Amino acid sequence: MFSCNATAIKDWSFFLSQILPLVNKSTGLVHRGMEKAEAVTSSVMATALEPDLGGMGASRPPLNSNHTSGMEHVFRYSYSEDDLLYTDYRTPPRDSIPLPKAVLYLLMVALVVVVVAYAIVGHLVKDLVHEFVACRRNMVSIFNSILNLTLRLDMQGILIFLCVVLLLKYLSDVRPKNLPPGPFPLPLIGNMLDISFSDPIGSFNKVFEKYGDVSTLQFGGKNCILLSGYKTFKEAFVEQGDVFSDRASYAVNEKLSKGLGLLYSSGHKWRNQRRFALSTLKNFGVGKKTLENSILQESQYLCEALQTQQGFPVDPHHILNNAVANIICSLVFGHRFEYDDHYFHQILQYSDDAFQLPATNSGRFYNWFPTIMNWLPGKHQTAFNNLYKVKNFIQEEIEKHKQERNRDNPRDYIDCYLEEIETCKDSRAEFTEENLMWCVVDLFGAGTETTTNTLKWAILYMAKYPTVQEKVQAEVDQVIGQTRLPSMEDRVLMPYTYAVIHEIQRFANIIPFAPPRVASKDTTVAGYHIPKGTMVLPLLNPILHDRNEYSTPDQFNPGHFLDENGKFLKRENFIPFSVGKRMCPGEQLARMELFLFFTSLMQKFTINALEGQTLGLERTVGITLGPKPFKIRAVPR
Ligand code: HEM
Repeated sequence: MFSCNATAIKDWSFFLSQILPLVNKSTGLVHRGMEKAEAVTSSVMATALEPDLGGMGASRPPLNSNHTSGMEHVFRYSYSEDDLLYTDYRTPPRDSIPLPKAVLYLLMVALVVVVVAYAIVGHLVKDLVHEFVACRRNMVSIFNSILNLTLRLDMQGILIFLCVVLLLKYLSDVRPKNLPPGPFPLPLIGNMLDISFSDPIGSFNKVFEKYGDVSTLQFGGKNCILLSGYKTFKEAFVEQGDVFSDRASYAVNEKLSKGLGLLYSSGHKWRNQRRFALSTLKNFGVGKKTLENSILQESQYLCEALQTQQGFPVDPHHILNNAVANIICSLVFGHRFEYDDHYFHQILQYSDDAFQLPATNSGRFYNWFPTIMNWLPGKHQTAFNNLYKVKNFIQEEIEKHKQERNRDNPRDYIDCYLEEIETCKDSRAEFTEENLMWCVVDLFGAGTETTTNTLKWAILYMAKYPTVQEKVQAEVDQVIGQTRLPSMEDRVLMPYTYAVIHEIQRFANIIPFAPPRVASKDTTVAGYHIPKGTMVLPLLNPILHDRNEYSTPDQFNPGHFLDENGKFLKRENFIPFSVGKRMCPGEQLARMELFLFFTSLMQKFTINALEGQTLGLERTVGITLGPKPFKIRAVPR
């Protein structure tokens, strides 16, 4: 009566779209004057098929909700004579019938086991046949043996055929058409084995080198697109800024921030919080002379603290961390902390533990098996506890602000935020005390570790590459001298120092990949299809080590940022702060801190390695990559 090939039947909706109009026609259901019995048939059929008729709802007349009495309900699906029942129905994309992956894998494994077992049994059967022949048993038993053998061989063939079909199905499912290339994912574990536990960044680099700017890895049954290359970054994060502005949600960041704050929030809430943070930081002097003065004051405290070491071996971590943290503290809390405040040092350490967790092995395991990991001890538990202490510390500051604030004269970010909680009418923007706490956690974490680690690398490189240090000092002496403080205006007169700061950031590459984003709709990047909901990992490392851009990408070479006349060379693809809507909101602040702290240190000290020691370039593992603990001598000049 109608033609219906195997492919069409496989596509259930397509099959229905073919068959239903014919069934309706043949039963006369398209006419108003239908018999009640036919209408009942129609109603029952339509109800039974409803789950598969999602696309048809739109073309269906609205249901009569008052259909509880008599036989009225049989007219639920009636329509005018001219209405063709399924005119608006469009065949959905022809995905094959989805089978739960776990079931599929289990079936595959079970079948492989059966086939292997069967091969062994097959040998036994063969031996049996030989035995039968050898023993010249009667014809009946020989006939039975042959029959058995044939049956079993048939079964074996069927099983092998099924295995091949399932394997082909797995292979076609595993990498949907036009998704970027990548290493082949194994059933259940995906590409877990492709990412080294000790050196995840090295592993991402290898994937990048093999597959290029856009590649796919699979974790936990989900595809994750690795994006790199300056052009690709711009295409995705700038030109399609709105599509890629949400953060991917995974177990660790859910636990760390519950989707609040600045770093891991998304959508309307994130947009409003970020806008507010940027404008408030600007009001309190970011990018202006007022903030420059407070950084210069802090750099004097920093130099005094180093001076007290009198050139003895010192690990610069605490001093630098305290100095940098004080800048963000004065913007957010309205005050700074002394360098010998051990409680504050502890809080900084706790904040760092929590901030780095997503990139550690404990964080990775937590993402894969959150329920189990919640019960197991480990670094993740320490980080969660430590975050709790940081939250308490911040909560105390918020309480103090609530008591002491003067509404007419907000002193800092917290005062302004408390004001916003009272005045903001947009409840979806979530200006709440809880969100305030998470925003401060993020400003504190993101604003401290990043700049501290960059300055630690700066100190280490100066000790390791003394000729570079000498040139910087010569320029500092020439432009600033020893009697006045540095200023941001000196930057244009100090191309070498400015180039060195850029090279420190490029070579140290403290954030090799930005926190993952998620595609908010189906899109295309570099010609590849990126389906809605896919996680995207922005790799900054290959961009800062691009061989086509930097002559010696794997060496510390300030020449990368100098032209042939020794003038500063601005490079468009130098993007340690990332690009697009989610790029670092602290870039201006960080650049100011780096220039003023670094030049102040170079003005007052010569940084030396300890005698007989070669400083290494090993890194810690985390969201930001700092140098492993090291000691230097800061000799006053
Ligand atoms: C050398 C110093 C710094 C570097 C290299 C750096 C780099 C970055 C990078 C690469 C991102 C991720 C961007 C993305 O997802 O595409 C980021 C985000 C962020 N940074 Fe920085 N950053 C630095 C300093 C700071 C400072 C001083 C602050 C303090 C205001 C800060 C606050 C933030 C925040 C709040 C985010 C999250 C933004 C969002 O998700 O919307 N950063 N930073």
